[in-house]
Amino acid sequence: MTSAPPLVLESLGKTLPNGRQLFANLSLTVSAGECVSIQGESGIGKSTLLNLAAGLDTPSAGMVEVAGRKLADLSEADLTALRGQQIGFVFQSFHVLPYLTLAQNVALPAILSGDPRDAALTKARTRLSEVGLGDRHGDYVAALSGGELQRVAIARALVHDPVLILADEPTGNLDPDTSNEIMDLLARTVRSTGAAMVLVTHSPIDAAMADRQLRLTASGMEPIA
Ligand SMILES: Nc1ncnc2c1ncn2[C@@H]1O[C@H](COP(=O)(O)OP(=O)(O)OP(=O)(O)O)[C@@H](O)[C@H]1O
Repeated sequence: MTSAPPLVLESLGKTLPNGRQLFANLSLTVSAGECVSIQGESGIGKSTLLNLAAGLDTPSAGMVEVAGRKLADLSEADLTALRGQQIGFVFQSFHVLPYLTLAQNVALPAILSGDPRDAALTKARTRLSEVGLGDRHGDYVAALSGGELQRVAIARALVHDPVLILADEPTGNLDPDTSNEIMDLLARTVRSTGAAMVLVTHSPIDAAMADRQLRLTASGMEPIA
């Protein structure tokens, strides 16, 4: 365990190859156990911000620190290891692997971050129980609904006990009732682990579940009252 905040963005800037500046001088600290939602119009740079936080894209200025490690100081291998161990991803288009069982799908990040296979599968079954799919761990994904797939995505994002969850439109493809159920589950499950979460969403209802609501605009990040 580290006492450093799970995520620190300091004076972050991103200018696209065509010269368009997505944001500049953007600073944000997300504390352990805190959920921060980010709204903002389409194309403003929300997904880019998550990619920068994960070290999947590089900033034009400023600094990203995850769990006390400055991403710019890390080699590609260290960055991959840090991402694998400390970050969990929940995306709208979650690609579960059809030839693996639910437990095997969920166990993957734990196996990739170094857990022995049996220990990873045990953790995966525990996480699947937490999201209400405990009795389905041996199933394949073919028969799952969109909501069930997102439950698998949540279990998989948390299986390796990351300190930071990055969620990009996690309810984007779901009907309103299922969206509420999945958001509630995501918020509860993440809180129970003590991880921090950055949630990018177009839904004000989803955003309201966060401890802190922010909006990304062309002039920066502003709190939503
Ligand atoms: N590496 C890149 N090279 C060129 N353009 C990029 C790159 N990364 C992002 N962009 C552009 O930056 C803009 C912001 O994209 P981004 O996906 O971050 O927006 P967003 O706020 O998440 O939008 P949406 O809500 O529609 O998902 C887009 O115009 C996108 O095409």
